[in-house]
Formats: sequence, structure tokens, C-alpha cells
Amino acid sequence: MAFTVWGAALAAYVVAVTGRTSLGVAGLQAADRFEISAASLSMFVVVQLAVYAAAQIPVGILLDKVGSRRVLVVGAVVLAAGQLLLALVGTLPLALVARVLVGVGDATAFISVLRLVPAWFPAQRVPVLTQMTGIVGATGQIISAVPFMAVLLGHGWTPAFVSLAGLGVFMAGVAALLVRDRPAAVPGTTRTAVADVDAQGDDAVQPVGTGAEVPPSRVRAPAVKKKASLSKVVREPGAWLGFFTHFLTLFPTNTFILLWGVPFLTAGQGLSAGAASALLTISALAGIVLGPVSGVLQSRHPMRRSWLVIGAFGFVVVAWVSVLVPSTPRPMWQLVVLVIALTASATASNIGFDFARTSVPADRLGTATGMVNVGGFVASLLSIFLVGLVLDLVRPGGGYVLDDFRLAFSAQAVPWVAGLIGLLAARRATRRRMAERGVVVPPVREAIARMLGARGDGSRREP
Ligand SMILES: NCCCC[C@H](N)C(=O)NCC(=O)O
Repeated sequence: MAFTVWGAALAAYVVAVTGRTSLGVAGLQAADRFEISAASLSMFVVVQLAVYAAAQIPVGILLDKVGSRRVLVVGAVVLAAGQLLLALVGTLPLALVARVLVGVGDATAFISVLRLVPAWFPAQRVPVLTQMTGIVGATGQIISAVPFMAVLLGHGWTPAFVSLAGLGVFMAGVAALLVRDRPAAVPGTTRTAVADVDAQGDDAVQPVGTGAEVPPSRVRAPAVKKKASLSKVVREPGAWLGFFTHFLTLFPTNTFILLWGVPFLTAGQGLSAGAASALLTISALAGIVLGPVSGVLQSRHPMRRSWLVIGAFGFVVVAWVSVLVPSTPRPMWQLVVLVIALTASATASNIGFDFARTSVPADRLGTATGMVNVGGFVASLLSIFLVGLVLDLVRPGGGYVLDDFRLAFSAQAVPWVAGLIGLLAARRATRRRMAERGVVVPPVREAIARMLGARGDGSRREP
């Protein structure tokens, strides 16, 4: 039942990602239909990201009030309405309205799925399933690139977007039929285990475990939940740790994949369009390997999750510096390392949701997840804007060359520095809060020494 619920919600998220990426593959046709330059198409990306980010907190609060099922159903219908409008209109302002609807619908999917996972699965599995949600969701991009593109080329704009609208309505039906916000009884636990969770009261938080099985979190029926969640969530340092984790690690990938990566690889590095798309494919494949690895490390070493984040951040910074410092195009292997580093960074962004899960009670998880998601998308908007701004300043007429991109991508230093300062401050505050709750994070040196000692004793678990 847990996998059926997760699978149905995940399918809705795949369709949301298809909607999100559909305009990207229909760029030429959109430029033609709305009589705009290819460069103006970036406006659609910015509108979409801004709407997505702005909708996260309201959608998160709604999730805590009415549950994932209703939010997913309404979100899929709104997304379908946006696609239908886009299918029918021929003017830019109406197309932007349609894109706003698509952005709002899209904003409901990911955080609705993430709210279901800890309600249906034991805590130890949550990090891997969260990573799997991101990986499977990304296949929506393949639906845009292959079947959607085939309908677009074979039958034209209106049938292509009407079929996406149909898919949205279908997913609303699937979510209504199969998604349940919580199990009728907590599976795999005894009555006592449930009573124990209840005994901790309304504010019980999923513990930062040490790899032991913790029962699925108890999500109470909406009628029982009355408290305003936002003010409590923003006072929780762990939610900010999640926010800055997502802020620091998601934007390099979004900046590259959503807008500036292909121009940099083709106009800047001199690759063919085919070689550039091969690099994007390598990046997607790397995610399939890195996601589960990160999920397993997160559940085995929950006290060291921030080191995974800082490691991924260090990897992508070193990869970018090694590509941007030399003034000549880089060899293919170095660009491969860059796209793998970008994927590692996006993978680490999901650790932000895990910080939220272990910092706020299950009844406020929707709000906290929305807040974490805002971090990555606000940073993405800032980074995409800064890269575009520098390109505009150094070469106002377009026709960018490698030196322009070297300068422009260096602007990512701004969100990196801001994100790192926020992350370190939030980590310190979170550790203080954990200590108040009786959980003390031992220094890394001590933890490594204990692990080595434990290995000598034949034990396999970190203390
Ligand atoms: N394979 C990496 C996926 C990263 C997902 C990312 N952390 C995220 O927040 N996604 C939100 C969404 O709506 O897709």
C-alpha cells in the first residue's frame, strides 16, 4: 500500500516535471507562435521559477491543513488548465498567464510526495526514497523530449499541449483514487510503538537516528491539527539548515540545466549541440548513481549530513574553478567532471528536506518542506539573473564568447558565499537546539576514532 501511494503521487510529480520542461523543448515553435526572440524565451523560465518559489510556502501550509491527496489533485487540475490555455492562445501575455498556472500546479507536486514518504515509510528509508523521488521525477524530462516532441513535430502545437492537459486530468484522477495521506494503522509497528510516538505529544520530531528503524511518523488527521505552522517552522533552526542546504546546492545545477549550460558548452566551449546534449545525459545518468549513494550515507550517518552537503559544495566549486580559470576551451573529460559535480550538488540539495524532517513535527512537515524548497529556487533565480546580467554588461549585443561566460559564471560566487554563511550559522544553531533535546553531535575526529575502534571490534554501526 505504501508503495502504491508513493508510486501514484510520484507519477503526478513526473507529469509536473513534463509540464515544467515542455516549453524548453518547444522553444523554436514558441518563438514562432508568439513572435518573440529566442532570448525572450528566458522570460518564461524566470516567470516559472518565480511562481514556483512563491507558491512553496502557501502550498506547504495547505499541505499541513488538507493533506497531500487534495493538494495533488487540485495541483494536477491547475497544471492541466495551464497547458490547455497554452495550447489554445496565440499571444504572449496569455501564454505567460498559462505558464503561471503551470508553475502553480508544478509547485504542488514535489512537496506533496515528500510529505507522504515519512508518513508511509520507516525513517531509515526516507532519505533513499526522497532521492528516488527526485530521480524518478526527472524522467518527466524524457517524456517532454521524446513523446511530447514527437506529437509537437507530427501534429503541431495545439494537439501537443492538449495531450499534456489530458495527462494532467488523468493524473488528478489517479491521485484521487490511489493517494492516501496516512495509513489507517501504522504498518510494521506494534500498538506500543504508536503509543510511544503519541506519548511524545504534538511536537514530537522524527529523531536524528543512528541507523535504527524508527516507525513512520504519525500524521494526524487534518481536523485534529489546528495550530498555525509557519511561525513555529521559521523559529526552528533545523528548517533554516534545510533552507540553506537547498539554497547552496541546487542553484548551480538549475543555472546550468535550465538556461545557461547549453550556450556555455556550444558558444563558449565550442562543442556541437550533440556533444552538449550528451553531457546533459551523462549528468542525468550520474544522478541515478549518486542519489541512492547519498540516501544510504544520509541514513547510515545522520549526524554527518552537513558534511555531505559541504563536500558536494566543495566538489562543484573546485570543478567550476578548474574550468573557468584557464582561458581556453577545456578537454571533454574536464567538462564531464563538471556535469558530474553539478549532479552531486543537486543530489545533496535533497539533504535539506531530511534536515526539515528531523527538525519539525510531522504535522508541520509540509510547511517546512515548502520553506526548504524556496531556498533552492530563490538562489536559482538570483544566479540565473546574475549570469544573464554579467553577459549583458560585457556583450550587450549577444554573440557571447568563452571569456564572457568565464566572467558570467564567476558571479555564482555571490549565492555560494551567501549560502555557505547561512548554512554554517544554521548548523551551529541546529546543534544547539539538538543539544537542548539531548542529542550531542560528537566532533568528527572523535566519531572517526570510534568508528575505527568499532570496526576493530567487528561492529558495523557508527555509535
Ligand atoms: N536529481 C536531483 C533532483 C533534485 C531535486 C531538487 N532537490 C528539488 O528540490 N526539486 C524540486 C522539484 O519540484 O523538482
